[in-house]
Amino acid sequence: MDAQVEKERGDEEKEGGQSTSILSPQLKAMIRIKKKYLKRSNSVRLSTNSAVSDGSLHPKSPQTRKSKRRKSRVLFPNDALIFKPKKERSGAKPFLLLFSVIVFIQVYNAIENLDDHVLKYDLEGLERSLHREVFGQPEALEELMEHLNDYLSTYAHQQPLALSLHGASGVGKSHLGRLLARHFRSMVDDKLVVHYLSKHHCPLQDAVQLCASKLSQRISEVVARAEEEEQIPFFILDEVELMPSPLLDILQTFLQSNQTNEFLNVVYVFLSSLGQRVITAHVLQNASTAGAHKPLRRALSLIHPLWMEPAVELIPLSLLEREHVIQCFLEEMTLEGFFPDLSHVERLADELAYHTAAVRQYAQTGCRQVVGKVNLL
Ligand SMILES: Nc1ncnc2c1ncn2[C@@H]1O[C@H](COP(=O)(O)OP(=O)(O)OP(=O)(O)O)[C@@H](O)[C@H]1O
Repeated sequence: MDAQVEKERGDEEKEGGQSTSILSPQLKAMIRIKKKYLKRSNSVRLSTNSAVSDGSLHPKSPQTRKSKRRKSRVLFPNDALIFKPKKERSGAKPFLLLFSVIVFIQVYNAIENLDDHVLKYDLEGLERSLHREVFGQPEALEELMEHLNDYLSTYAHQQPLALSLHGASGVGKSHLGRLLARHFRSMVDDKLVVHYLSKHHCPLQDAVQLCASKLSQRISEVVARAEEEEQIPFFILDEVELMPSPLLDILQTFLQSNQTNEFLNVVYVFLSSLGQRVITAHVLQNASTAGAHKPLRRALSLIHPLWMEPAVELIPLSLLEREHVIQCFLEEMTLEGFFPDLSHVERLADELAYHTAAVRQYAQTGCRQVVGKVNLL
């Protein structure tokens, strides 16, 4: 150690040469300390670099320190026996998987079937044409389509569907019946769509029993045929207000849910002016048919128990406003080859009688007189 100090002193004297005498002892001490420090740090750097280059040491960055701390796994020597706990295989797992696959396929099939049925009857096409050709009845059409969509999306049913449409004269009941018959005839076998008009099919009041048994026979035959063809038959019965009680009795028996299967897969559409007073009063007060169902059912139940059957869905048709009558005139004039002059049509519409409620005008006979008036032009 002393020899080292002596050596350093010698060095200083060599370096300083003549200046030795000039430097103060404190300054000399500082120079000595600095040199010593530089020497040490050089030797540390050299040894670190050599360790890094031969792979025995990595430079310690904060990251390596961090990752080292994280790896706290216990390493066993290679020849040690480690008994890990055995993984238990559940026997229920494959069954659960199989079950899930079966459920998925079933649900997928059911959805496909629903789509198939709805496509088969082209209910979207029907809805489009009804909205295009029937004026002023958006609520009724919406209800009608909802019931048809629900019912026709499956083939197995607990009861038949009976849609009973009611409304005042000239609001489009027969018009709607014709459109429905035309649509379903183009979708299913023509013979499975029966369009029954009371005045035409049962004109004589004294032959009511005969009419009733004929109607019953016709329904049974068509239903049996539909069952063979795996299709749903449609019975559209117009002018139900003219049907004598025995015919309504027959219809009621076909609406029961305790019948054989084929009689449950049937759609009936009843069109009548029964209950029109209730609907007219409701529309004049509420400007809508919404909420008219309850008073309508009450009124109909007094006429015949048929309308108390759970299978029967009531659909009230609204009164037509003046603007809808104008649409009827324009349509009819175009059909008859007349130029649909709006001022002329307005004059024709003025000739009709109206109910007035708030700012609305409802035609008392709907579009009933339109054809007659256009024919006089
Ligand atoms: N809402 C409507 N949209 C388009 N046309 C209509 C509408 N209502 C009636 N019409 C037309 O008016 C005429 C008479 O209508 P429709 O025979 O359907 O009335 P209705 O409700 O059956 O009346 P009624 O109870 O007196 O027999 C038909 O030519 C029909 O095309």
